[in-house]
Amino acid sequence: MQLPAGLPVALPALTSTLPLRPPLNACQALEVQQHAAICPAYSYPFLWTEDESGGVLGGLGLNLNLNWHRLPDPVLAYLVLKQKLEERERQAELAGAEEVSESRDPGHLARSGTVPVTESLNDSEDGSSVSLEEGTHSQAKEEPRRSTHSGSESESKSPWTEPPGPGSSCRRAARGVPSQSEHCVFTHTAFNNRLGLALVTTRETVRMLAAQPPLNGVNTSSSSAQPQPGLHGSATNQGGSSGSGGGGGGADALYTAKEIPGKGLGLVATRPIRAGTKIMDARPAVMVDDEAWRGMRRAELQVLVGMAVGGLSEGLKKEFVSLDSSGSDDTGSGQNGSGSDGGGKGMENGQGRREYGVMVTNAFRVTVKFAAGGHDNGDGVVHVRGGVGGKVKEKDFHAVFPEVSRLNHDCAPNLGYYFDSATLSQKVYAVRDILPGEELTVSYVDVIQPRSIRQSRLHSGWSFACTCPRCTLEPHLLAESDDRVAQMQQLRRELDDYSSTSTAATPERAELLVILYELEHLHVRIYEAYYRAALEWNGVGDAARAAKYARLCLDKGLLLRGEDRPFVKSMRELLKDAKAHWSWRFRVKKRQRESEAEGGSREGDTNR
Ligand SMILES: C[S@@+](CC[C@H](N)C(=O)[O-])C[C@H]1O[C@@H](n2cnc3c(N)ncnc32)[C@H](O)[C@@H]1O
Repeated sequence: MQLPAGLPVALPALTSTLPLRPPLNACQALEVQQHAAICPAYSYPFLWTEDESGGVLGGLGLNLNLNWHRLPDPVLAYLVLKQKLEERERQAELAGAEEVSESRDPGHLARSGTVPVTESLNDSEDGSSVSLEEGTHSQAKEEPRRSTHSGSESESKSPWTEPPGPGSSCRRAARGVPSQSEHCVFTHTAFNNRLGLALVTTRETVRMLAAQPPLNGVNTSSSSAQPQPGLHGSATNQGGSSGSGGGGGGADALYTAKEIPGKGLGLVATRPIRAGTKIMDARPAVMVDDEAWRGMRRAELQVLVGMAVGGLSEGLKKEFVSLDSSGSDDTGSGQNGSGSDGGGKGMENGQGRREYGVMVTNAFRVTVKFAAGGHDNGDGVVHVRGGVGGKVKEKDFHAVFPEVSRLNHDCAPNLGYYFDSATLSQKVYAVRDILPGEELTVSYVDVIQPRSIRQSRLHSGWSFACTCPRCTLEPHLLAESDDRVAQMQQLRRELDDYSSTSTAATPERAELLVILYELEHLHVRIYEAYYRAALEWNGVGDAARAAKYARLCLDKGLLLRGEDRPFVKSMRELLKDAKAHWSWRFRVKKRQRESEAEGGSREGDTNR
């Protein structure tokens, strides 16, 4: 069954009143359709996000007093839920209510090759967002302009351009998207020390983006440095770029690009790197609206991507087309060689096939959160939440960060990353100590999956067979590893069941989960286990142990997800006052209530 397009990558926050996760162990036995579940045992519907193999990453539930039994169709349920949420948003706004708070979410950051992938934590994407600063509103309403300006001074200073030729840089998304809106190519020439940023999106979205701090000035360079396209993660240069936080060229570079047997180019540590070191703070070169990505015919999208790349600075253009495009089934590489004559006009040369191939192989799915006081013309999948003094919105894009693009995959990677919407940058951190000579890696797929699933995702998304240490264990060790993964999945289901019928979740089970993450060397996700352990200990009223895990969760989680996450807020609140946290003794209270109820009903039986 098809759900409406744009189904929640992140829906508006729903769980302010419910620290609940989808009790899928209850729902699975009943009826689960894609992102919506019919769970007669519960009085509210659920929507959730999934990783690419169908693992549940996070869910949203809301007691809307819907008669769920009358909504046996997930599509209908989704629409009704959405409508209810919108109503609630409007009411909250009218009441001048504070932004709806959030207790959990699926932290996701997806590399969006053929198979978009999501990493998880029960912590929704829609945390508090970048708020628009005073004085930027007028710019928010300013139309992006063509490159030839002749008007006022402010016009001539605009960094926004559209390729010439009315309509030539626009196409309509046609398939499965709500609005079939027109998407165009826009270029911000000043972005990232004038290396540029090209966007394929709607006019409305670019108007809102233009008000974002990283894009709202003419000169958006983070330093006074001159443009340095050659340092932007170029394979031939030592790592780092003008936007880099830790690589940089020269003697103190953390890494260098090298040919890695069987993998093409990769990045290799040139000196010891401590866990927690920032490796990159990379800016995107091209961002394609998720609606265009999913809804536009491929040939049309190719043309727009080709044009988008054509609008970048010469250096960045060259760098972009030199990136790997092997994840695409048709890269045009035979025809285009290094692509568009080393960075030429994608349209004229292979209709952007090469550029599109690079996009498919290297793009990450990212969520831009932005605030805008302006109107919403219903253009695209914009998730709206009530906020103070305006609407907070977010939108998904597929973004290529050339510097990050040379990182190869490993199923137990030594780096983690997250997209920082406030700076439009991909932040990459070491999740464990790394020795000189070690390859720097990230994961392209959900690593909490058995080897066969990881392999099949990698194959369908990027056409390679993974030979990482976790994938090449001796058969008996591999079986152990797969067993651990199955146990992790089971434990997560148990621990994520906050319903009153849950009996399996205990702090000991949560600590077992921590151990399993450690045994699988999944440093990149271990904060998830710490989070659950903190909640479970608090859930039985052990504030000291809860605080220990909350600290560990913050220590790792901040590196891997950033500050702007509900789980971070939740752990901070727990540390501040465990007894005031929603989870305080929640397991004990529930069990007490249950046994009281049981006792009562037994008494009733006896009396009868
Ligand atoms: C984002 S690029 C990574 C950098 C790429 N190696 C390069 O030369 O630019 C993704 C591509 O790298 C290759 N790759 C990444 N990880 C790999 C791995 N673990 N084993 C083999 N190939 C890998 C695949 O060809 C994949 O499509």
